[in-house]
Amino acid sequence: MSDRLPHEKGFHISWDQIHRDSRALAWRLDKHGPDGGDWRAVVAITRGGLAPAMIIARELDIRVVDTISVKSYDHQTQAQATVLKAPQADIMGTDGEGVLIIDDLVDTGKTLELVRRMFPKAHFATVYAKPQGRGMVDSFITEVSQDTWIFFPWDMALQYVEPYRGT
Ligand SMILES: O=P(O)(O)OC[C@H]1O[C@H](OP(=O)(O)OP(=O)(O)O)[C@H](O)[C@@H]1O
Ligand code: HPA
Ligand SMILES: [Mg+2]
Repeated sequence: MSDRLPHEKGFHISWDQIHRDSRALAWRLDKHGPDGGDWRAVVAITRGGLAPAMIIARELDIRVVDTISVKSYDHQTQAQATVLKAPQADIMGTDGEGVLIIDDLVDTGKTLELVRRMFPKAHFATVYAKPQGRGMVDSFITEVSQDTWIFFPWDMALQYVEPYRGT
């Protein structure tokens, strides 16, 4: 039990770091499609999955890229996960087999649970994972503790900080 606010245990990720971690995820997924072959398509779970999905599609030379829009948080408050936009049916096939579905992170696993129900044979990959949602993801790069809030570079800006020995 902690009286810390979520942002007080923060894992701050730079553009460089997410680029490296997304590349590492791509290399791990290479030639792991059906029968050890290539993936047919990349689907990003927007909005957070867009940047990692772009990097992965580039690394693996996948040109078929689509999105699924799932909204589950208002800032740091979790709400019911809902699908606002589905990917193209001809890309997904009946069950998503051969498709890589990418998100920036899995936290409680609610978002992936919803998308998995729609496409049970797709491969689900995130760059970061928290323990509660780890069972929902097939591949990930870095695990952080459940009480850590991950701050992504698209939500941050460079700013002045007071020196350690303040005035
Ligand atoms: O495992 P869960 O507990 O479901 O949480 C993970 C999801 O929450 C965040 O998305 P969010 O719904 O905040 O939307 P965004 O990607 O547009 O920021 C994050 O990008 C994941 O998609
Ligand atoms: O730790 C997090 N960081 C950013 N967005 C999130 N959405 C769920 N958990 C997180
Ligand atoms: Mg998201």
